[in-house]
Amino acid sequence: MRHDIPYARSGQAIGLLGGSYDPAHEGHAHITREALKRFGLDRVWWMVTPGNPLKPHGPAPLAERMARARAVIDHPRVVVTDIEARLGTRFTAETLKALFGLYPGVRFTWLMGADNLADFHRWERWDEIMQALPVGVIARPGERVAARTSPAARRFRAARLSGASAPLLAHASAPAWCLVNVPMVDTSSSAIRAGGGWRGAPG
Ligand SMILES: Nc1ncnc2c1ncn2[C@@H]1O[C@H](COP(=O)(O)OP(=O)(O)OP(=O)(O)O)[C@@H](O)[C@H]1O
Ligand SMILES: O=C(O)c1ccc[n+]([C@@H]2O[C@H](COP(=O)([O-])O)[C@@H](O)[C@H]2O)c1
Repeated sequence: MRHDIPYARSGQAIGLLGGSYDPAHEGHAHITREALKRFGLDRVWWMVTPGNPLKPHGPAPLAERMARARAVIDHPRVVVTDIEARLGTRFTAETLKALFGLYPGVRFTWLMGADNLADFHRWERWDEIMQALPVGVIARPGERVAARTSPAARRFRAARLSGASAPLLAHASAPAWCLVNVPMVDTSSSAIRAGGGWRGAPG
């Protein structure tokens, strides 16, 4: 295995929390701890994107976002990685294809906050993503209804696991997704940027 990408052994259940992390904050740490507890995951990787393909303005430099992410989360089962920049991928569907090739036998689960499920149908090949791996969705303030009624939720209604079945998610066959209602933390990168506490990118 190349030493510049995280280690995972066959059979391990890894949650992928892709994000801009511009900057990382307590909300990311909170949903990560919840995801580890609820979805039967061995590890979570914070996959710090080179840039969200749907966001018109570039984020702060990757090295700064990585450093901040590492300062925010210090957990033995969480890895912060810039693997997408190393792979040269940006669209999640492409990243997953590369990861499946690099890590045969590893059980990946895609993780996201409820706001991302509400918009998921705008992602490139989103329906293929749903069919490629289990998806764990974590409640976010003000977003639960939009997530539950989103085009992705409706299209994959039959593949939804109840909250009580969340521990089975990581080993379920895709398509399978689960929205868990956890205590919520109302923090966002955009609020932090608006408060001026983070250098961020212009625009
Ligand atoms: N407080 C939170 N509660 C639930 N999910 C969250 C929270 N903060 C971030 N997430 C989720 O973490 C992932 C990465 O989020 P991201 O790095 O874009 O942070 P953000 O706070 O949503 O940023 P922005 O405010 O710029 O949109 C996304 O799936 C997002 O839904
Ligand atoms: O593949 C896509 O079309 C796509 C569109 C929007 C967002 N994503 C991914 O979703 C993750 C969350 O992005 P963000 O900016 O909301 O933190 C991050 O890994 C992005 O690369 C992916």
